[in-house]
Amino acid sequence: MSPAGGSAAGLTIETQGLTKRFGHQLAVDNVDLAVPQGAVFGFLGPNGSGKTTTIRMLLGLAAASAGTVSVLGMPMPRQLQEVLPRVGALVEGPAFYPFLSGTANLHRFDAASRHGTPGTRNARVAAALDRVGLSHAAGKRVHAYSLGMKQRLGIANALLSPRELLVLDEPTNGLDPQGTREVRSLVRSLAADGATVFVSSHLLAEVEQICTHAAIMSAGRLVAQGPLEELRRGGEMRIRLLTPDAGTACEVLLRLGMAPERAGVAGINAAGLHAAGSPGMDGEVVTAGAAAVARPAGAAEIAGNAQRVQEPVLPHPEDIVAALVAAGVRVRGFAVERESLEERFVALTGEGFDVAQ
Ligand SMILES: Nc1ncnc2c1ncn2[C@@H]1O[C@H](COP(=O)(O)OP(=O)(O)OP(=O)(O)O)[C@@H](O)[C@H]1O
Repeated sequence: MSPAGGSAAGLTIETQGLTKRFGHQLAVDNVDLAVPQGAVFGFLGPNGSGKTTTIRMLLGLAAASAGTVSVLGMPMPRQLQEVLPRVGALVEGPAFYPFLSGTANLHRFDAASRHGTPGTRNARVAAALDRVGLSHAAGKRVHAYSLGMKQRLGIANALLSPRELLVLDEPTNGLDPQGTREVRSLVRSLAADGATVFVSSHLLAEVEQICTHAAIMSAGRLVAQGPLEELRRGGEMRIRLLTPDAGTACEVLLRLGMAPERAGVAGINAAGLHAAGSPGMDGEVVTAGAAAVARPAGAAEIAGNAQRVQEPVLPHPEDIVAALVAAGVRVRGFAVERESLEERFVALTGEGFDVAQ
């Protein structure tokens, strides 16, 4: 039997070959998403990479050109009527009436929903406002709300009835640092209540702060997905070497099966490697990544066309240094580094991420 609210595989959202074309443009290209039940799933990608279009297809707001969508174990949009009452969504922000209070706005939304029982509306609206920390401003007109408060009111609207899945499209977009903090902490607490949260963002730092899992979109394609820890571990290991014998060093590193690159002249001071200028300590910086091989089957979270998480294989650092010294390379500085999540994402998407907090 399937677990409540998910597929047999414990997935709250599952897509296969999901594709959306606008004319000749492939906005979403053969995407296989796998969102585990209970995850806070960050849907990460630069602007225009296809996040909103994917979300619209998940919610039945746009028709797919090809592929399948399953939400809470049910096919979408075929079972839209059963699925939507169990899903709270914040997509493109609901339009509030500015001269009505927060309470009055939620009353209108609740009344418009076919699923809200009128007799319990007052209690439902009050509970939703309380849940997002807006009880104190419940009677205030929305035009006097800050952006963060409006965003929280949008989330309250998504919470008018108990939800198993929350889908939030860029919930902190346009918010000031205080509003951003408020919304992030709200997202965390919603997940702590047991809902699966699917949240899109173009901010890597945001996803790192609130998410347990992430998927990365680039130009309509899903380029990686999995638990954040696995995505982090997938970062390539590399060494950084300072030596005046860069040519010989590169030959040695190549013989060890590594891929050396000469990264310029540098020196060492108290702060570590930096611009050249310390007599006797200058040299050239050589970096070298390890040859990457696929993990053993089952060890990594793999889904469909997502790029396989790579397990880097680096020779032992002491063996690298020994080989260098044996070949007469003067080793003036040596470090082992792991590619950061940000570098990895940039490598996967070919684009920089906005790293603002
Ligand atoms: N209705 C539409 N008609 C034509 N093209 C569209 C339409 N909606 C989206 N697109 C295009 O599809 C691509 C993906 O857009 P989408 O809004 O899904 O990206 P996104 O990752 O959500 O970006 P953003 O963070 O800027 O919203 C873009 O090139 C966009 O211009």
